[in-house]
Amino acid sequence: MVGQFPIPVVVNGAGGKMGREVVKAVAAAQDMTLLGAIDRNPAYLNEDAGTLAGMEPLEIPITNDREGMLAMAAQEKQPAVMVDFTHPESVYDNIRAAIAYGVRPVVGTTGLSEAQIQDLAEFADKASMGCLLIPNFCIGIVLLQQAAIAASQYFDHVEIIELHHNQKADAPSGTAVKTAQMLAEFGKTYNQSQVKETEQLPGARGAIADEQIRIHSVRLPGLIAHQEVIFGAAGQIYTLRHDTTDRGCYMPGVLLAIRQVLSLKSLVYGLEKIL
Ligand SMILES: NC(=O)C1=CN([C@@H]2O[C@H](COP(=O)(O)OP(=O)(O)OC[C@H]3O[C@@H](n4cnc5c(N)ncnc54)[C@H](OP(=O)(O)O)[C@@H]3O)[C@@H](O)[C@H]2O)C=CC1
Ligand SMILES: O=C(O)C1=N[C@H](C(=O)O)C[C@H](O)C1
Repeated sequence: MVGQFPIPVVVNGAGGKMGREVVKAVAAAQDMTLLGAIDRNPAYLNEDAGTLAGMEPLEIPITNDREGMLAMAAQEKQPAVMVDFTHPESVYDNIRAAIAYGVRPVVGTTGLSEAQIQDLAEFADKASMGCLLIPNFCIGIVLLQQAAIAASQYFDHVEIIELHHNQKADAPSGTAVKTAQMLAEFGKTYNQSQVKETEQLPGARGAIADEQIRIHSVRLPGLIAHQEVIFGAAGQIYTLRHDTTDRGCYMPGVLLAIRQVLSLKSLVYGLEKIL
C-alpha cells in the first residue's frame, strides 16, 4: 500500500470479459479500492459492478460517463489508476483522457498502432505520468517470449500462429505483434525466401510483421487465447506454445501493474519491463 490509503482504481470496460475479472481481483486486493466502473454497453448501465462480476454487490453502479468518473478519481487523496479493457477503437482516447486528468492508465486493450504508442509515450512524458501498456498480463507469455528470444540466436526461420475466441476485434493479437517485435530487436532478418512464392488465395501466408516474421490468426468459438512460435531449421522443428484456459491467469499481472504504475514517470510497454 502506498502510504496508509488503498490505491483507488477505476475499471473501464467493467462489464466485459476481462473487466469483470478485474473488478473481482481489485475488490479482493487489500491494498486497492474499487472507485468506479465504466462501460459503454447500454446493457450494463447502472448494473452493480460486483453483481455483474458474479460476486456480492459492491454498491458501484456501472456508468458510461468517462469524464465524470475521471474527474472524481482526480479528486482522490492518492493518485488513482484506470485499468482499461475496452476496444481497440476507443483505447487511445481513453488513455489520453486519463493522463489529462492525472489518472494513471494500466492498459490491456490491444490494437494500438506503433504511431499511437509513440504519441502516447510523448504525452505521458510531457505529463511526467506513468502509463503501462501490457499486451499480455500472463507470466507464461513472458516466459514463452524469453524462450523465443533465446532460440532466435540459433534459428533463422520462424513463424507465429495465434489462436483466439471469435469475439476478438483485432488481428493479429497484441501478444503476437509484441513477440515479433521482441524477436526483431536484435536486427536479424528471418525467413529468407527459398523459392518465388505465389499466394493463390491472398493472405494464405499470413501477415508480415517486423523482420519478415509471419503471423497467422485463427478465430474460433471454444478458444480463449493461445500462441505458438515455431522455429524451423534443416531436420528439426522447435515449437513453443502457450494456452490460456481461464482469464484469471491475467490477474496477478494486472494487480502488479496497478501497483507499479504509481512509481513510473513515463510510458512502459510490456509486462517483462516491470517484473
Ligand atoms: N492484455 C491482456 O492480457 C489481455 C488483453 N485483452 C484485450 O482487452 C480488450 C477487451 O477484451 P475483452 O474483455 O475480451 O472484451 P469484451 O468485449 O468482453 O469487453 C469489453 C467491454 O468494454 C466495453 N467498451 C468498449 N469500448 C468502450 C469505451 N469506449 N468505453 C467504455 N466501455 C467500452 C464493451 O462494450 P461493447 O460490448 O458495447 O463493445 C465491453 O463491455 C481487447 O482488446 C483484448 O484484446 C484481453 C485479454 C487479455
Ligand atoms: O482478446 C483477447 O482475448 C486477448 N487479447 C490480447 C492480445 O491481443 O494479445 C491478450 C490475449 O492474447 C487475449
